[in-house]
Amino acid sequence: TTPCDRPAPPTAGLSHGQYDKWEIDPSELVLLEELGAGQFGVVRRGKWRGRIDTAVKMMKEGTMSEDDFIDEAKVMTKLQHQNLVQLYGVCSKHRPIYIVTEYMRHGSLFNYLRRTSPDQLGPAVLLDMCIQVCKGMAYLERHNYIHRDLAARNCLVGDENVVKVADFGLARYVLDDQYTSSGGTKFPIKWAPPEVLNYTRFSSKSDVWAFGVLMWEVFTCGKVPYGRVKNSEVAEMVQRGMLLEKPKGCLNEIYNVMRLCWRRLPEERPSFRALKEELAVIANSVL
Ligand SMILES: CS(=O)(=O)c1ccc(C(=O)Nc2cccc(-c3cn4ccnc4c(Nc4ccc(C(=O)N5CCOCC5)cc4)n3)c2)cc1
Repeated sequence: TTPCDRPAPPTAGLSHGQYDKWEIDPSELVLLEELGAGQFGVVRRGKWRGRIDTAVKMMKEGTMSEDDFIDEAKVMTKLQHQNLVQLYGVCSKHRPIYIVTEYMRHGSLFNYLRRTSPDQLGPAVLLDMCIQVCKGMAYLERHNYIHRDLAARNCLVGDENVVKVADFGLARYVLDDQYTSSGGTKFPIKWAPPEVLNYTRFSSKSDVWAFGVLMWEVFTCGKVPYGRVKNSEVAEMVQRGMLLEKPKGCLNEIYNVMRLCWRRLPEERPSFRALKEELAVIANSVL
């Protein structure tokens, strides 16, 4: 502290202005068309500082534990990889708070797979999409960061079939216990391994299980896993060791990788690092 008889140095207090690094000044954000609505409320496209395309999640009040999330945002802005949707920052000085991320022009991978004609999505393209998701997840694994809701709906597509993982770690801040508890109607049962169904024990190896289901979503061009079977039934089947069938036209080598991800014991599943190597070998040899 500056002794009271000496004026403060001229730079005091200017280093951050009134905004921390991960805090975005809403006056620098112009909100544009609505992109859709998610778990938390409306998502709109935005222009930041006049030129940067962004997606802005406007968090409906009461849907998320905001203070905990704002704390975590500092960490999330540091997670940077070409296959992760970059968190630019948050507007947390007003309500609802805004989560501002890089913009992905083609929307969710799930919708993209269902909307794009199969001849544009040959096996080489589908495998490359899985490899991109795997690279993003291997980066999170290296940083001991668990996604908790990896699925094609939570991956986004940019130009030239670029695919990035979105909303990593966000599930921890959802307040709706229909979503957070494994008995809830909105819990992603069809992407959950036995240890999550029974003990909600999340790990990078439970993300690997979900990645196997995401691979199945990709190679079926956006089918819903287990079709119209009810969540409670699926939990039963998964406990009994029943697995998703090989997608039509999917190479055995690729289906075998999905089955590695669905090993009952988490420690028997490969890491994302190992999966990345395995998928690269398949991409170079059979395709
Ligand atoms: C796992 S979780 O934490 O419960 C959770 C997961 C997801 C969400 C959530 O809000 N998701 C959500 C909902 C809507 C849009 C987003 C969303 C988020 N994004 C982040 C970066 N880019 C996007 C984006 N881009 C889109 C979306 C749709 C279109 C579109 O209209 N198209 C039609 C014409 O062809 C091109 C595509 C275009 C770009 N949409 C994200 C909220 C919470």
